[in-house]
Amino acid sequence: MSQEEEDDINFKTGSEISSSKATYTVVRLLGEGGFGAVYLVEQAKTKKQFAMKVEKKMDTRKHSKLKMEIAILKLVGTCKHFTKIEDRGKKDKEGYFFIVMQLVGKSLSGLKKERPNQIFTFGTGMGVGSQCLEAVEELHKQGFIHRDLKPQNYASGQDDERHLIYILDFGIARKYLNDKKEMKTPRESVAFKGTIRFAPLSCHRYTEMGPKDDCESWFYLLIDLILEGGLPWRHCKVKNEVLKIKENTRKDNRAALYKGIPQTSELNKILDYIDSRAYQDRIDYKFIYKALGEACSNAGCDINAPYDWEMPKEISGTSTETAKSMKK
Ligand SMILES: Nc1ncnc2c1ncn2[C@@H]1O[C@H](COP(=O)(O)OP(=O)(O)OP(=O)(O)O)[C@@H](O)[C@H]1O
Repeated sequence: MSQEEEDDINFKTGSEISSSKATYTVVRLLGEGGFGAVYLVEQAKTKKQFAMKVEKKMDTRKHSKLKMEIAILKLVGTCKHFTKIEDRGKKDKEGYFFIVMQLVGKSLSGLKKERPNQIFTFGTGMGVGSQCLEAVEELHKQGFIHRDLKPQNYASGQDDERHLIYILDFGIARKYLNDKKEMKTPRESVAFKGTIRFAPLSCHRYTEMGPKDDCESWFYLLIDLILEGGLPWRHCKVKNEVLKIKENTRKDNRAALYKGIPQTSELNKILDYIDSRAYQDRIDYKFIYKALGEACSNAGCDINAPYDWEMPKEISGTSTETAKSMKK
């Protein structure tokens, strides 16, 4: 076992962690990432629950994921698709630091797994996809790209916020605008970052990524929400093979992307638009929202209808037809 693994942060239920402002009790682990973990915690005084993201301090690491997370959450301020920071702290002696943030509900990937055939209805897919893009648009406005958009990195809100989608995890986000708000000069070669399944073509080709590449990953995510069986390259783990399949869907095999999806012409329009953009190009987000709305109305769905997980089980578990009849 390496020293790093031995030093893993591992809080047991009931552990107490204090900042200068408050004390938090660990309820349970929510998830573990490469550099730390996320815990469900309860503020001792108020009994309010939060998510605490903890990162080990490591001298060998150039970039702290948590610092990037804090920088971005501060920048976006009160934008509705981003979690609010409640508190933060560091423990020099124990070698970790943490942020306490607003608790959100299940991730899109978790919500999807609970569905029949593990996909959302078309209307929910388009509505959720639209909110996912709003979050990305806001991030781009602040001069950052996300570089790891996938259903695991979005979640619904809790309780009366179940219709609201939050974007999570800015660990590998990157500034693409300089201080004068101009596009940075693209680097000649770039390391692969992110998740193979949702990576844009530029990432596979080791070239610089810009806003349009986030949009490409977002498009794969959109399709993944509604395509029975998932994306055509889902079983392939080899980067170059996945690149070939993705390239093929731009040529002869476009149909593989849409198998069984009721309305494809607007989706096609969106993909063509994203593919027509280059690294430095601005994105016309309105064009994409409009196409999502049209896809929905052409399929007889209401983009603003309650999402699958907001419906009583007996309704949400049935076919697209039922979801259509819920229109209005
Ligand atoms: N604010 C939050 N409220 C509830 N759950 C959260 C919150 N933030 C993150 N999580 C959950 O914790 C888990 C890990 O989160 P996240 O992806 O942000 O961490 P990470 O350490 O950066 O992971 P990775 O390195 O795998 O990308 C996920 O399951 C996510 O849904």
